[in-house]
Amino acid sequence: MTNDASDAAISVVNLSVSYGEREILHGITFDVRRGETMVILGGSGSGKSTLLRTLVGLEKPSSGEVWIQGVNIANISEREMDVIRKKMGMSFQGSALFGSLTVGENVALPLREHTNLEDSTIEIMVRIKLGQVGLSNFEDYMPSELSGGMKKRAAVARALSMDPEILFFDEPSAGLDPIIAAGLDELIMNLKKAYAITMVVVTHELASAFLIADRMVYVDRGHIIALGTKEEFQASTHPRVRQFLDRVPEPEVLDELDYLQMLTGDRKTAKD
Ligand SMILES: Nc1ncnc2c1ncn2[C@@H]1O[C@H](COP(=O)(O)OP(=O)(O)OP(=O)(O)O)[C@@H](O)[C@H]1O
Repeated sequence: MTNDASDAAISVVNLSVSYGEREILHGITFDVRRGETMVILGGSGSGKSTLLRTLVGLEKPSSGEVWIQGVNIANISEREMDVIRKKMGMSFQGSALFGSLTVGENVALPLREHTNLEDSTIEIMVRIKLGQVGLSNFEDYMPSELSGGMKKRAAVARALSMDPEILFFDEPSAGLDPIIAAGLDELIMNLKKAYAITMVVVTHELASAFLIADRMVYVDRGHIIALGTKEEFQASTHPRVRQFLDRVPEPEVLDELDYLQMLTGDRKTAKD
């Protein structure tokens, strides 16, 4: 089945997904337009990763439709899914680099697996992709020689290797310190500006979401409770969304005494 009339890169219609008997996503519907960056927000365990995994065909819906570039992937075969996957780039938490391959070989892997390109062409493409993520001249490094932020960039280069039409990120800056994480946000923004790729990004990081998103969707216990632009989100009156937006940062604890005083209520906080 195809649905080419739509200007949506992704169209999710009444999607439910279960693990065994347990339903995680309960009939959700939304579109991702071509060229937009859609950020998926939500609390821990709300179903964000399950949604992302379903969009890339790693989980099968129990009901509903998932249209990717005009094809409903809900019930297609693995072979048909492989064709669609070639149009997708994925940078997932689990999709670490292969430690036994150089950075360049990691980026070349999808090209070697899915194309018949000459080695010399692949070499050039790898260099271009590494340049795009700010890792020129790192092709001969082993992943273990890279910092956490550089590893993530290399994984993005690999996700870009097949010139995807849609790029999926699961928690792109998880585990990185704030400065390195900001660098990754900047990379996402640059890719967006340079290539107008459709992007779907799952994140916990509010600041990052507000920086990179064109629109955001908030998943709460398997339901979408808010969907819209940053401004629309900011104006949301839904209590769960407000709680998420207004959450107070963890208090800064300087030393043991500070911590003890905080527990006993003797410590002055910014609100006092
Ligand atoms: N493979 C699986 N088998 C069974 N249950 C699962 C599986 N993966 C996730 N779950 C459960 O589904 C629910 C949603 O998980 P999911 O990882 O999609 O949430 P999330 O919003 O991405 O959470 P987090 O932000 O903590 O990663 C959780 O209760 C989780 O325990």
